[in-house]
Amino acid sequence: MQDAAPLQLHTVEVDQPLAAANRLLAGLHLALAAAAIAHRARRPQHLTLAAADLALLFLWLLSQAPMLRPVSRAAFPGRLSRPALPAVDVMVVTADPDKEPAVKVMNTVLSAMALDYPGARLAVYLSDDAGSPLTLLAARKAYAFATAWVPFCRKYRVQCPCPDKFFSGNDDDQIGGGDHREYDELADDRIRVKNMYDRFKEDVEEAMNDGALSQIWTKAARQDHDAHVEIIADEPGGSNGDSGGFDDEDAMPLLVYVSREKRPAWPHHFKAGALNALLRVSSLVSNAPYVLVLDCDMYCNTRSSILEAMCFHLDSRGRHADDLAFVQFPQMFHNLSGSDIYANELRSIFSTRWKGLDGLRGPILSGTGFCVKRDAVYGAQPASSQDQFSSMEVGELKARFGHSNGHVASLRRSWSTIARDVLPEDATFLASCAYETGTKWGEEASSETRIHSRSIMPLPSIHGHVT
Ligand SMILES: O=c1ccn([C@@H]2O[C@H](COP(=O)(O)OP(=O)(O)O[C@H]3O[C@H](CO)[C@@H](O)[C@H](O)[C@H]3O)[C@@H](O)[C@H]2O)c(=O)[nH]1
Ligand SMILES: [Mn+2]
Repeated sequence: MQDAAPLQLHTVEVDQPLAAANRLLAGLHLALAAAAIAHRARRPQHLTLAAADLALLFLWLLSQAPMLRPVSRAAFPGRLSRPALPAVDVMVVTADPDKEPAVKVMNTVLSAMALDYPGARLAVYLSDDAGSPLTLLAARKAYAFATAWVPFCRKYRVQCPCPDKFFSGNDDDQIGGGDHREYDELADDRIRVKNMYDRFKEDVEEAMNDGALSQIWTKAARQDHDAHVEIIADEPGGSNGDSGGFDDEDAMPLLVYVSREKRPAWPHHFKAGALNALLRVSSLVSNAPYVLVLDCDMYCNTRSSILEAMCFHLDSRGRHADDLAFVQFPQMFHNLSGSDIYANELRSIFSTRWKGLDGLRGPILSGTGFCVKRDAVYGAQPASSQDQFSSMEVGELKARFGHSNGHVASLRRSWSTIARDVLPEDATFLASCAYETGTKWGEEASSETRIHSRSIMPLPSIHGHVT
């Protein structure tokens, strides 16, 4: 018997009225500008002005492509086969606990841990460029709270996985498709988990004001510290939850704290450097084929974010299947001034231009809120993925990716192996300043690499900024 055709996981439609309006406006602009230039060109004393107008018209023409074919997309996460979902590593980067308060950063971490995804296939990595003991402490406390928050979100199908947002909102808007008979139980559970969240917040805020912590962690130490990698567990030295096998839906997602080595004499390449270190460290631990990147002040505002991204990555129909490198979520911002006179909301980017680019070859990587194929970041050609590295000599792989045997093995092994609770020896070596020296990191493999594949932008408002 023939297999049934794969289900359609997403649709894409050209926004015809918007496209027609944009084209009409572009035609009008072009006609008027051409008339003005022709008028000036007829007068010798206006020739310089005509040349200037021509240059401006050329620049305007270059900016028109994203206006001509805006598209809208819809994803159908309910059609995904959950047992077949690939592993995903979420990477959250933070750099300064004074400017990026630990409670907010942990809300981002918690929102990622509570995403609707099989727990055993989800790992969250927190990069702390300041190497702050406060952030590490907050991460441990966040993990302890997550052991209540994550099951709560799963049980009641909470829509927004960010606890701060959830507890400040209205339950009716926040609980998705739940059984109303559960409401009494929900009310009790909500109070219990809310109390835990309040305690967690108080503890972290108390630590933020703790003079002893700021004494051991000076300004100089932020730029000059060893690498520290820690798999956060329930209790010091304990194992990180009982995953009970690769396919376990109910396992706790992994939480890994990474503070890469910093030395004043070594350029650290800011966020890109932090992401490169996370890519390497995560390759030893969970090595997921897909990576979701979040700035520390962003949270996922719906639990289905990764599932929605997977509707594009895994759709085997059409041309997306192999050559799609990343899915870029639009951003939404909170706490803006009423009139937003400085356009911080970036509406022209996320609501207009990225939609138009999506109708061409895809939007530009926006630095955060994107779900990318790990292979694409490593510089593998589309569709070749694992085979490409398996057939390469070890020496060649080391010249390109550095001298960690564990990392080189991760490039060649099947994606399905997850060593969840043991920190491999190489981890701190991979997070050291000198690791990239003499390798192709930053050229052919890195978060700064140009990715030679398509991208798409799915639904509006998947992620929000908390500022
Ligand atoms: O040395 C550094 C510097 C920054 N960061 C982190 O990188 C993120 C972005 O840095 P930030 O200073 O907040 O940059 P913004 O100007 O706010 O962010 C804009 O520029 C970034 C470019 O990387 C994009 O990711 C964002 O989407 C875009 O809003 C934050 O989580 C930082 O904690 C590090 O991890 N290490
Ligand atoms: Mn920012």
